Amino acid sequence: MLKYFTPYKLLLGVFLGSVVVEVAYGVAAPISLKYLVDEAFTPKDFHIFLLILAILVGGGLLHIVVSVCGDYALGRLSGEGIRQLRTELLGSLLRQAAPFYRRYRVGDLVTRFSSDMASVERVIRGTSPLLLRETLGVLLGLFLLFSIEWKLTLVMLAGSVLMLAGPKLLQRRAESDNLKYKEAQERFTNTIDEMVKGQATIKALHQQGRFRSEAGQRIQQLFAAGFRLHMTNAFMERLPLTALMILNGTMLGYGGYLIFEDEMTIGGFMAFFTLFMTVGQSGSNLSFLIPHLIESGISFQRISAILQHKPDLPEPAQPLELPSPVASLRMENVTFGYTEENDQLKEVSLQIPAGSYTAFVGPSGSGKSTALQLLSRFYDPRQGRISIDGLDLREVSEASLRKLSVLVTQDTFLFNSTIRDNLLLDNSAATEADMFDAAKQAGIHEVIANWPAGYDTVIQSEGATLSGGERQRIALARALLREPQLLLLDEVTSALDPASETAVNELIRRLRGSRTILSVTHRLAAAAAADTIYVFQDGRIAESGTHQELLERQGLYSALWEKQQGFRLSQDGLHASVEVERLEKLPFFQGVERALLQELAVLFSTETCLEGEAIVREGDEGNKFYIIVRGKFEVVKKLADEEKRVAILQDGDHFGEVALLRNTPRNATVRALGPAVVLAVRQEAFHSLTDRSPQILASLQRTLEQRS
Ligand SMILES: Nc1ncnc2c1ncn2[C@@H]1O[C@H](COP(=O)(O)OP(=O)(O)OP(=O)(O)O)[C@@H](O)[C@H]1O
Repeated sequence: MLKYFTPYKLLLGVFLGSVVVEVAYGVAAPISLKYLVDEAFTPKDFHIFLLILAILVGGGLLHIVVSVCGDYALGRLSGEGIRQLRTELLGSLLRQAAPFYRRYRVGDLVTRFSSDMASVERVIRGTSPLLLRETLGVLLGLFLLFSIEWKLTLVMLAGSVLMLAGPKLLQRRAESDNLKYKEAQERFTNTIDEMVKGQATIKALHQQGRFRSEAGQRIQQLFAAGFRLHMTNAFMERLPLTALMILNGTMLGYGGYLIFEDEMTIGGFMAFFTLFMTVGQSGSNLSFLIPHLIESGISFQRISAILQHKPDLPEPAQPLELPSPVASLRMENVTFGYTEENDQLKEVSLQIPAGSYTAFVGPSGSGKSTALQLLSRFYDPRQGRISIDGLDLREVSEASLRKLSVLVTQDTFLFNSTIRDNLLLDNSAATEADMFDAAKQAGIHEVIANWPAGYDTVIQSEGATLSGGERQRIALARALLREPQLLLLDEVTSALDPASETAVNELIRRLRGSRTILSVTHRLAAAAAADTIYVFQDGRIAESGTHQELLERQGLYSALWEKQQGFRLSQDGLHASVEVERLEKLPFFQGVERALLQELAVLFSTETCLEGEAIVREGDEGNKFYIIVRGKFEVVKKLADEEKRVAILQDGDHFGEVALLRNTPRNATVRALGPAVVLAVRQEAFHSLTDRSPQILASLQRTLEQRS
């Protein structure tokens, strides 16, 4: 911390000066006794008495004035030091990038600002100045004690060491006795527990005698352990007091002897006695300060770890500015992993021309969002390079990159401020009309305008009171207001109802050409209109091309597309239905007559889920089969009391078909990761159909057997 104080040399000088004066007065005051007794009281010299009194009062007044100045200097010094430390910590946090925030949890970082900083503050404001004062007091006091009578000082010091060492030596024994007493208590409690629980058997088998003797033994053990503990504790308390008594006795005896031998005056003895007490008090204060210092040392280390953490994505020494407008964005052989062990992107190469609309699609976990994060330089590639117009993102200034592109993700964060502040942020160039326009384009203007405070509505709890769709559209409006050349969208429609999704897709259509749009989506209908679609699988690009080209390839894209077809959903997202052709594609309904499937299709009912809702719980008896119309679900299983995610299901996936055959407990929990719509059919409804056409049941049975 010293480096924070050195610029304030005057304040530091005043503070240190005040400490010296305070300590000197505190230690020197007892010495006045020697002169009062020897020079004033014994010879009854009133003038000397007045002189000493005047010196004492003058010194006292000086002490008061100097201490007030010292308090002021310390207040300013510590305040400045803490202010700088807080500012540096804040600056260090703002410089850090995504890998850093992945490493530390929110609580870890917040406690550095709260309890760690408070602990450091306590030490700077209180403990350290006290430490300085008391250490100086002990040193100066010892010096004076030696100068009054060195032999007596040596004797007293040796006694003090014994006084402090005694309890330390006994501490281990006290801990062991304590443990033994607790064990004896446990044994006694266990016996009583067994006796109470087994009272009927004890009576029936007439075992009272056995228990009486066993419990008697336990009580005896308790008595012995308790007595030993009591004696050790008493000894520990008694030892310092006894040592103190011996010390006082020694001081009195040896001091008296020195007085009789004329080696010490009465005043000198009184001064020695008082000073020794003062030094003792300072020494004891010091021992209380040590734990505080250790605690704050740890806090300071935790703060230093953040201060010294080099940013994972450092700003280049000579950052380059991006040209405007840019022509293209490239990923060349990019390999990247969040950890050293795994690669989430493997040798990905792609080019995105300015003004184009590109979509990243693919199964969940295939690396689409990761690619987007790298294109926004939230992470740097492990191998390969990402460039805009040939300029490597690692060499480009952050400000120029953020001006060029904006990333809108599913996890929209809104600040606890007004909607207006959230939309405009630091964009002072944007007018009220621009703000309304952006909100209209994002389809949120009407909603905001209908709130009583309109754009001045204050957002609470980071937007938790708003729906996911509202938050998402505010984030879109905020991005549009920044007029980025490159708009990166990560699953922005997944929290929206069908009507809002159509509006956002319409917005993308309108922005097309004027901006470069890159959208990650698992809903292929939204990607179909893109100029180029990149299909990710296992961190690689499996296919790319237009919607039509990809369908013709009959590869992964076409399979995903097929899976998502055949559903109808009302604009409010509350009513869904499935087409017979879609049911025919389910492996267990293949070959089943169309007429029967027609009847089955109407048996499905629509169910909606909120984020975090478990539609199926592990262990519960299942009697429904589900098909996901929209939304994402995680499948989790309990393994050794911990939930482990085993799969992600999304649009077009189905689950729970075993329930159509028989009532068996569900073998996993299926939980919505966002708002979702599913179609469900109950076992009873299904059976009304299979009673008439047992071949459906047989087909289902066969498929499930094959799968297992
Ligand atoms: N911050 C992270 N730390 C560690 N692993 C991560 C992180 N983010 C994603 N992953 C892992 O990286 C892999 C790719 O994830 P990514 O989110 O890029 O996939 P995705 O194709 O966008 O899938 P989804 O559609 O489910 O979001 C997944 O296995 C995921 O668990």
